[in-house]
Amino acid sequence: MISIKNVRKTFGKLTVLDGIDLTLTAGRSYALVGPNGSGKTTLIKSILGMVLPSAGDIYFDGTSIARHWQYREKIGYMPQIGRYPENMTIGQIVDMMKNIRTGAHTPDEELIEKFKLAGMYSKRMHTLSGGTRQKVSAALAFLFRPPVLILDEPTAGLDPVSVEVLKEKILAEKENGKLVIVTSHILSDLDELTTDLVYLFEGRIHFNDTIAALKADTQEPRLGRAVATMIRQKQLQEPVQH
Ligand SMILES: Nc1ncnc2c1ncn2[C@@H]1O[C@H](COP(=O)(O)OP(=O)(O)OP(=O)(O)O)[C@@H](O)[C@H]1O
Repeated sequence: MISIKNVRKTFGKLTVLDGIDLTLTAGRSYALVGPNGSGKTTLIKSILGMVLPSAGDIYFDGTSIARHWQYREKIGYMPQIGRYPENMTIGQIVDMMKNIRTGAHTPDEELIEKFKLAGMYSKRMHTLSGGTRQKVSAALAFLFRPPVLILDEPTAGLDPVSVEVLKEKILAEKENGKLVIVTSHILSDLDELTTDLVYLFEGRIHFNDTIAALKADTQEPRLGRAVATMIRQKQLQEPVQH
């Protein structure tokens, strides 16, 4: 469904993505993991067309995404930090999105209901707590029933009940056959949500296989420990600062 071919991205002298080859398939859910600054968000933004690769190509359903923007309608994106017109209210933003996206599907308002956002429709974005802003981002990502969900640190800043609500929603959509890509530093969450692990380190992919295979290889039943063992085996630790 999404095919990434030899993608490089440099910002000035800094190489952030260094020859990424990756195929992401519908019906699977991918944990995108790596240390801070390893290029996860840059890779996600490249898939979304928000960052232009310095070299390489990205294909969505077989068509290069360069200069073809239609594919974006098929992706629900929950950013790490949602940026919105700050003077608009939650209700205005939801309505604006519904007006822009007059697609065939009736909106999926499950998260709006479960996060009780309708009761806060008159609140302006700049007045919201970080967690409520995250809930708005999550609700918008799922609103148009997209076949692809890209979720950048989706549970960060959410209260424990809301974390469970969102995880249940992600799992339900995965069961519906959607392609889900999730970045998180909370590996126990990813253990529940994802089938595959892509491990980025210094802009390169160092592991790309099923989580079941990783657990079998490392003989660790928990994803956190399995990843730690894999990092040790591949010697991917950051150099110790003295
Ligand atoms: N627009 C930009 N201009 C310059 N450098 C950038 C830009 N965007 C990202 N970078 C740099 O690229 C590197 C990778 O950043 P990125 O946000 O992709 O990492 P990440 O793996 O998502 O990190 P984290 O786990 O902290 O979210 C970092 O060194 C970052 O400073």
